[in-house]
Amino acid sequence: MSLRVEAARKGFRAYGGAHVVALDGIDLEAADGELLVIVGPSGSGKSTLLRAIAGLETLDEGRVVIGERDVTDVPAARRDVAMVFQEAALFPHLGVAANIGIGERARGAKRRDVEARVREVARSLDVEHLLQRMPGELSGGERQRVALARVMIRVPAVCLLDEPLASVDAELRLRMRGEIRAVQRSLGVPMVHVTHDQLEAMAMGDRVAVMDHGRVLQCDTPAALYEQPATTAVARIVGPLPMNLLPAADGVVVGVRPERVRVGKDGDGKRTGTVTAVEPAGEECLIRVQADEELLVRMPWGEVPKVGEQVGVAWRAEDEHHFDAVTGRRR
Ligand SMILES: Nc1ncnc2c1ncn2[C@@H]1O[C@H](COP(=O)(O)OP(=O)(O)OP(=O)(O)O)[C@@H](O)[C@H]1O
Repeated sequence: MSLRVEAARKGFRAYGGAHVVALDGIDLEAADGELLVIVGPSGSGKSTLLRAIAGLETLDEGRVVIGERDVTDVPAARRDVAMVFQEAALFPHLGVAANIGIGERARGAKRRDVEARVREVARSLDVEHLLQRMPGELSGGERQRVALARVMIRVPAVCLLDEPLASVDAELRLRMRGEIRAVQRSLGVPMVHVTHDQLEAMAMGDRVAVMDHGRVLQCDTPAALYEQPATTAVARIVGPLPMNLLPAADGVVVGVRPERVRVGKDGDGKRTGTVTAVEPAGEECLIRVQADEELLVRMPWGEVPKVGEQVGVAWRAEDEHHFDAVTGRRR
């Protein structure tokens, strides 16, 4: 069943009386089996959107539609939406197996069927060896996987994840991304995953919606977001590094990705400047070059100039993005 959010608006009356617009007219759709990732800076409205889909927040305007059913006024418990939060909330007095199976048991499934299903989903999320433990005996990442297993034990109409990997270390994160993808494919339901880690968004999403200030700036495939960012804001948010944005003539801002800038000897290039910083970044190096504006460049270690050196910076014409200096929109 597909998920649609139409013209969703939500404001909050904050402490002291100020009005905060959390959702400012959101239109989004996630198809069956699609993983839609929502990415955006802190306070952009990601959690509010997820909570509105789940029914934990009422919309001021707009609709939430699951399949053909308008669920805007349906309470959370009757929406058939499964949600995993940032902090996995497990029942502390129940063992891991019981935590995973509790929903199925509550729905009246037979004990034996539930046990088999618990083992199956625990195996796919690599928590089978933890089934006899209590939640207090688990690490943060293990707790998170148990919480995922609890959601994924049945097939909900929609599955929502709110930064479920936030407290997980880098290596496990990488593995869990793959596991979430695999389980999600097998469930075949729309999944909406919120993160502020745009690399994770690009790695996991079939499509990625970039949010800022309660709006969706662009919603597209990871490749399209990288190659054709619709605005300067998207160009800064999406990609391994923020895009360099350089004011040019005729009200144009030229964008060029740090990984596409080449550095040569003085005079060799579109601009010349002085190297102001060299920062190691794993296999590669980030350098800052002060030309008319500061440029960020990612380059291999072997070719790195020294701080204070004069260099030329250049890029291919096809790696240039053009934006309107006033509206920030792609030209
Ligand atoms: N209950 C509330 N009362 C008042 N303002 C709220 C409430 N919940 C959210 N907001 C405000 O709405 C805006 C959107 O918040 P939201 O939590 O959806 O952002 P977010 O993108 O999920 O942020 P983060 O990445 O930090 O979790 C923020 O300005 C926030 O301060």
